[in-house]
Amino acid sequence: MLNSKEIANALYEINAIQIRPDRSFVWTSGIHSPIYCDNRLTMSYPDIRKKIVQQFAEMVDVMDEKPDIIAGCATAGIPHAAWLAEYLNLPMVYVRSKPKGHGKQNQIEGKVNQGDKVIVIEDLISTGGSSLETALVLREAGAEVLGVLAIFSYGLKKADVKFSEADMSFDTITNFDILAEALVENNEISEEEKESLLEWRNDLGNN
Ligand SMILES: O=P(O)(O)OC[C@H]1O[C@H](OP(=O)(O)OP(=O)(O)O)[C@H](O)[C@@H]1O
Ligand SMILES: O=C(O)c1cc(=O)[nH]c(=O)[nH]1
Repeated sequence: MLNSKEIANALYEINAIQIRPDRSFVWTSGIHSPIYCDNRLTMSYPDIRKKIVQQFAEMVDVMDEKPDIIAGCATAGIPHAAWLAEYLNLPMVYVRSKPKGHGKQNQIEGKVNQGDKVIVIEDLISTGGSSLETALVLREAGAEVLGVLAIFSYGLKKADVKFSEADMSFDTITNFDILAEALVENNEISEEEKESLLEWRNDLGNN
C-alpha cells in the first residue's frame, strides 16, 4: 500500500519543504511560489530514498503492463530512476531537457528500442511540463510510454489537463494536500495558513 503520508512527513523532516509567504520562490515554469519542495535532498538519506524506490516499485507492480525500461527525467528524476532500475533489474535511460549541444547531440541517453515499454520517473510535478516533455520525447523515439511516476505533485489542474490532452497517465507517491496536512500536524503552519496555500494552489491550477 502506498505510504503517502510517511513520505510527506519524511520530506518535512529532512527540511525539503520551505515556505516563503512573499512568494519569492521562482519555479521552472516561471511561477512565483510561497513553497518549494526540494526532493533532491532525499538523495542524501539512504533510508528515505529506499522507501521511495519501494513505493515506486509497488506502483509498477500494480500496473497492467510491465516496463522494459526505466527512464529518468533530467536532472532530479535521474537518481531515483537509477535506483528503481537497479531494484527491478531493468535497463535505464535518461532524457535531457534538450538535445546535447555537442558530441552526439543526444536527448535520450542510453538505449531505447522501437516498442519498448517505458516508465518515466520524475521527482516532482508542478505544471507537468518537464515530465510530460520527457514522456513525449520517448514516445516520439518509438517507445510505448506506460506513464510517469513522481514522488510529489502539487495537484495543479493544468497538469491534469496537459497530461490528459497528451493521452499520458501519471501518478505520484504523495501530493500537496497530504503535505499541507502534515505541515499542520507538525505545527509548521496553522490551519489558516494551510487553507491559504491550498487556495493559492487552486487558483493557480485554474489559470
Ligand atoms: O512540472 P514542472 O512545471 O515542469 O516543474 C517540475 C520540474 O521542475 C524541477 O526541475 P528543475 O527545472 O528545477 O530542474 P532539475 O530537475 O534539473 O533540478 C523538478 O525537478 C521538475 O523536473
Ligand atoms: O516547479 C518547480 O520548478 C519546482 C517546485 C518545487 O517545489 N520544487 C522543485 O524542485 N521545483
